[in-house]
Formats: sequence, C-alpha cells, structure tokens
Amino acid sequence: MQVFKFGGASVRDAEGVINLSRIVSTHQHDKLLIVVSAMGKTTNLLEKLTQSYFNQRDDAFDLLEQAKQYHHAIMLRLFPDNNHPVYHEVANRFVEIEWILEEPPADPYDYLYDQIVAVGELVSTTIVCHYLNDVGLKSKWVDARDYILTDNTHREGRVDWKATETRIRQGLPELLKDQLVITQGFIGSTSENFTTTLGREGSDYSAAIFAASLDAESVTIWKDVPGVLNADPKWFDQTELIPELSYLDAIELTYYGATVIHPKTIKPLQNKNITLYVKSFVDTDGKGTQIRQSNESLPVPSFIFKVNQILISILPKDFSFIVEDNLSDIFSKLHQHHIKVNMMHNSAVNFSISIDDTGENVTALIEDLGKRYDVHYQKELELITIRHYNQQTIDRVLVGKAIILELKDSYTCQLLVRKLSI
Ligand SMILES: Nc1ncnc2c1ncn2[C@@H]1O[C@H](COP(=O)(O)OP(=O)(O)O)[C@@H](O)[C@H]1O
Ligand SMILES: N[C@@H](CC(=O)OP(=O)(O)O)C(=O)O
Repeated sequence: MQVFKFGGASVRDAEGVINLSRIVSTHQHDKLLIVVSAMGKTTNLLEKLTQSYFNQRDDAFDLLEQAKQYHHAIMLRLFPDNNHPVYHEVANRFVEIEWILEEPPADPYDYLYDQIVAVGELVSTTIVCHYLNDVGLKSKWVDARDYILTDNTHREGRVDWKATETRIRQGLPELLKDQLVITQGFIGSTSENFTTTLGREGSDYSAAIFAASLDAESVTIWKDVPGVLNADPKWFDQTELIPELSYLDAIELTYYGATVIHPKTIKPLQNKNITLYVKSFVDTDGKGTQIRQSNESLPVPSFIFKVNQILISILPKDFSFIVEDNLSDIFSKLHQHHIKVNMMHNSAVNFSISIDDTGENVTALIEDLGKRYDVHYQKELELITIRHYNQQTIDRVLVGKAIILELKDSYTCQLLVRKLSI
C-alpha cells in the first residue's frame, strides 16, 4: 500500500481538490491512504482566531466567519446541490468552535489552540472525501485522532508509537481493502481523547507515522515545487532539482530548516526503509525527488536560508566560566519556553545561540535568562546553512552581508549574517 500526502497549498481552492481527485484516480487500483492538511492558510487563520479568543478581543467571531466563508466558496464550486450532506457536516465542525467561543477561556492556551486549530483538517478532509465519492472514487473518511495517540503536550504532541501502531494495524488494513482512506494530517489525541496537534507543518509527519505503522511501500508528498530543490525557490533563483537524496542528507537538510519536508518525517521512514517521493501536484508527470537509503552524497551544494534570527549572548554575571551547571540551566530554560536552537557557540565566558525571533516567548526567555546572566542580543540576522559547501558557494551567499558567527564541519557550513546597509 501507499500513502499520499496533500498539503494546504494543494487544496487551497476547488481546482486543487479537483486536481487531487485526478492524481488519485490514476492510482485507484492501489491501496491508498491519503493524508490531507487544512486548506490554504486555514491553520494561520484559526491560529489568529485562537489568539483573539484567548485575549478576549472582539474579532474572534469575524475570523470564524472568514473561515466559514472561505470553505463555503470552495464547496459551492464542488457541490452544486445545496442539499448535499457535506454542507451540514462542515457546519457541524464549525459549531464546535462556536461552542468554545461562547464561553470565556477557562483552559490553557495550548490546549484551546489544539481544539480549535484541528477543525481546519477535519473540515478539509470532509470536503475532499465527499468530492472523491461524488466522482466515483470510493473513499472512507477516518478520524486520525482514533489512530495517532500522543502525550498531552499540546501543540507539540509526542507520539506514543506503540499505542499508535497497534491502533493503526488493528483498524486500517481492513478499511483499505476496497476503498481509499482519507484522513487528517497534523492531529492526534491523548489517551483521554483530547485533541492534540503535532507541531506546525506536521502533516508530513502524520503521513510518515501511518506509512511506518502500515509498512507502506512508499509515501508521496505532493507539493507546489518540482521536488526537493537545492534551495527554497522563494529565496534563491536558479535552483536545481535533486532527483535522489539519501535519508541522511534529507534529515540534515530538514533539520537545518529546509521547510519542504517536516523534519520529523524522514526517521520513521528510514527505520522501515520506506521510500519517500516529493512530487509536484502541478506537473504530475515530473520525476520529483526520491528519498531512500543510499551512500551517494548530495549531488549539488544545497542552501537553507532562515531570516528573522536573533543572536542571544549569555554571560555569567560574576564572570565565572560557562560550565555544565550553567549550560544545563540554559537548556532547561530553552525547553520551558519551547525554543529550538538553530546555531550555538560557546567560549569560556559566553554562550551564544541563534533562534527564530518569534516574539513573546523569546522576550520571556530573555527576561528569564536575565535573572541569572548578563544577556545581550542582536536582531534581524539571517542564518545561511550550506550543505556540501565550498568557498565559491560561501562567497556567493556573502555578497552584501557581514558575518557575525561562522561554524563549519566537513559537510555543513553555517553563517549567521547581517545585511550591510548600502
Ligand atoms: N529545498 C527546497 N526545495 C523545494 N522547496 C522548498 C525547499 N525549501 C523550502 N521550500 C519551500 O517549501 C514549499 C512547500 O512546502 P509547504 O508550503 O509547507 O507545502 P504544503 O503546505 O503543501 O505542505 C515550497 O513552496 C518552497 O517555497
Ligand atoms: N495545517 C497544518 C499542518 C500542515 O502540515 O500543513 P501543510 O501540509 O499545509 O504544511 C499547518 O499549516 O501547520
């Protein structure tokens, strides 16, 4: 059997859903599990709605209305009969958010976030599943929360692999025998049946969880790019397609921030030796990228750009050394504030980290660190990672930039840079 994953970009409008059905129809004789994300930018919108509700601002209902209208417009194109059951089912999903909004917030933010934001995936899969059935592709809607079990770390649920594998193996092979199975990416549930999410862009990871648990032959992630390129085309012109990639290089590229695949996706597939294809949903005949076990190294240098970096330098107040005790304290604070380090460097009296400048939680971290250390920071930096670098590639990315911090090992060069004002 195979697993397909369609992200938000692929189902951002009615044409996207029609295109999905075309792709699926060419595989209708295969056993196929289809993982779908929320449509377009729905997750961002529901995230905004959650913030608005939690802070008791008055636009939460307007944002909900926007989400409803957006999906309604898509449904009008796909389901001309306005008595079609999809309208009622989707309306019921949005009612779950309305119920939450009607009471003042009494639960922690992260918990509320998961209950609200998950509706994006529940709605998109309802629409996709009805459409596939309408065009003659027999499909069964499955609630991913019945299969993917996590701990209760809301917004970053950690998968209970044993329980998840057992549920998936018990339930899904039978359903896959004579129909397509459509389910949600990104969402799971705790053992007490509370909805959790797996972290932003986590639908790729969901696809890998289902595939690994079902010993799938392959996973195909359908994207708006021809495959994995040697840089994000949004930042770099003249990108090259990487036709084949080893699991190791794919893990490294995504770890350093190549957002084309969620970083947690590769490992479960590597463990089961399942091939991952990244293909274009626009040019479906294109070869795309094949990721599998290989000793071949990356054929071309690859670039990863991360903007909006903040470099935080942490110094003990009494000019003592940065020792294990300080380091363990700093790492535990990073963990408490849910902060991922993109680059780090230490000297005897200074520990520096580059992180995404995500606003409130970074401010809280700096305040917290300030209680025990002297803390300095520089904002608006850019982190450039080059995998399989050489001097020419370094020179190419440094035009108009000044290096703040540079780290190199035999395969990877990381440059934290500031734009030079002209
Ligand atoms: N190395 C890369 N190769 C291809 N695309 C990349 C790369 N790095 C980042 N991207 C970006 O990833 C995007 C696709 O991922 P994403 O927007 O998350 O898709 P989806 O929402 O469908 O899951 C592309 O539009 C591209 O801008
Ligand atoms: N909808 C979620 C999960 C996801 O993976 O989406 P996408 O496949 O569109 O990146 C998000 O936007 O974070």
